[in-house]
Amino acid sequence: MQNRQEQISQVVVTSEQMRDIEERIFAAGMPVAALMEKVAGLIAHRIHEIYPNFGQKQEKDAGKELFASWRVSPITTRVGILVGPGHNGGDALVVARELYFRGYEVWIYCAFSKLKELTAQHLQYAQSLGIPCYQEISQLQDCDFLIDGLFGFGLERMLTDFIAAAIDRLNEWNKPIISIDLPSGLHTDTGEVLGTAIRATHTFCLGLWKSGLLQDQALEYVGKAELIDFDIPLADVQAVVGDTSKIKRITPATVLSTLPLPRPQVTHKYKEGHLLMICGSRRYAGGAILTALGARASGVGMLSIAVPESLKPILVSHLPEALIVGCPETQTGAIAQLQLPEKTDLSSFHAIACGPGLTKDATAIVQEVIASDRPLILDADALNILAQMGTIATLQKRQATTVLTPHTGEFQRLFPDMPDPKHDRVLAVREAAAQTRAVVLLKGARTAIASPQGLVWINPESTPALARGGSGDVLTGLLGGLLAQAATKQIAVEDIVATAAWWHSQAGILAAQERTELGVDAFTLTQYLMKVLSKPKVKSLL
Ligand SMILES: NC(=O)C1=CN([C@@H]2O[C@H](COP(=O)(O)OP(=O)(O)OC[C@H]3O[C@@H](n4cnc5c(N)ncnc54)[C@H](O)[C@@H]3O)[C@@H](O)[C@H]2O)[C@@H](O)CC1
Ligand SMILES: [K+]
Repeated sequence: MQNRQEQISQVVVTSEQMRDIEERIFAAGMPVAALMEKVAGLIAHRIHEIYPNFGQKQEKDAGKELFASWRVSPITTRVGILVGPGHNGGDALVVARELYFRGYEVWIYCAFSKLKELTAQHLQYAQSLGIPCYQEISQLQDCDFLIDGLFGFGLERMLTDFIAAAIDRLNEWNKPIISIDLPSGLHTDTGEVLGTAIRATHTFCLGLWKSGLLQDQALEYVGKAELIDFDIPLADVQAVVGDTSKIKRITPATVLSTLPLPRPQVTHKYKEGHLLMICGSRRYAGGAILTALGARASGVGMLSIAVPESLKPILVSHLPEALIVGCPETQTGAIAQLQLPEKTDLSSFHAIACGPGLTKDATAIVQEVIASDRPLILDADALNILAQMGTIATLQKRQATTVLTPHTGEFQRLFPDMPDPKHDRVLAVREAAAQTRAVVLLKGARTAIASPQGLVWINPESTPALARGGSGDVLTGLLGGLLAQAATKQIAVEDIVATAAWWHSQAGILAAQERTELGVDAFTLTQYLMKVLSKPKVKSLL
């Protein structure tokens, strides 16, 4: 049983769900003003940790490094508070008051004439304390950092007029900005920029993760995101999102529980999964090697690799433990047909991973594996071939598990009539999975994985270091190995896909930490997969 914190950190909500949860809490008797006090108190505490007040002597040294890049002030820290008309603005005003009492110099920007009642009361009190309130954003230009309380999940239309101009202006100042709940201007569900948006340094997401913060298009606005947990009762979350949230954030604890560890004491290689990889061509031999090294890291019991005959020696030299199946070649050097060893057919394998480096000339073999009853991962050229075959009609005929791992371009070729993944990735991937009955993994900075039943996992951490040729091949191999090992276990396929996505990105992050973002070529990535599992924090969860 997961603890509360673990469960809460997995949940991802839409604005409508958050509104419903909030209403249940208020209906149960929690006063709105009390909740705002609690939440804003937690925010003020975190801000105090991140940007300490230099005016307080004892903290001078503690915060020096943080301030070094923008202002080393011997005097009181100046904080600008951006106040919107709703309760996001109310939160910001409570923070303003708290920081004021901790000795910060506080300046408020509020240019809205109509405020919600609670927000108006907090503004009145702040002004009564002598905190200056301006209607011109330029008055805040000398602040050391800003708190963005313009809009939270109540933003419902495009930003225009004075408020859009103010946001554009303050973004130019390049000051640290902490956004409360969401960077103002982002759509809570899709992360789309509604006209313009605050470019935050930090986002303190309140209570539960909002779906928009986990979308690729939001990332350059969100900065470092963290969850401020204010003790929303789990019962209220479950009542609104159901027992299993429809969108979930991948967390280490959940993925590590799906790994095939520990192994049973008595076992043998075929019991630990037999993966057939079909990949490579004379033109793209490397793709086969990288996929195989990804599979190797998964710990799969037995690995068979079907490649064009001419690639056999090079594969043997890289993977002495694997069974290399040399296949007849087309004139262009692609696999012409699958030629398995005697007494072996596709039913000998627990899973098949097919695609990297195949070229489009390997159509026949892709058709053959799609027609099989084996769990199947299709990637790269196999996806392009599938698109030509007609994605939805072809996959609807399959009875066994299929996993598709497209990037955005491949996704659009596979699903030309689906919602644009550039606009709303969650919607697109969910629709694709529903229509194909496949598990679909849409690659990106925030990889999204959908099951045919409508569950979407989002991988919340990654690194641009992985934007590099071959890193997708590694993922396909890793995923294939995990899927083969899970064949006899009762683990949902989408959970295994989520595990592979998380493991792969964590390897990229670890490699980038040690070697910079330029040092994570696909081969290096394969070498870091195992290192992820030996990190003390990860080990303790295994
Ligand atoms: N959900 C919860 O449990 C809690 C929510 N709190 C805060 O409350 C926020 C939500 O508050 P609200 O529902 O008041 O919503 P917001 O504060 O996000 O903003 C809504 C207000 O902005 C106006 N508005 C919306 N779009 C606009 C646009 N494009 N241009 C100009 N005005 C626009 C609306 O008319 C409304 O007055 C959260 O984000 C969070 O900061 C916290 O105070 C406490 C706990
Ligand atoms: K905000």
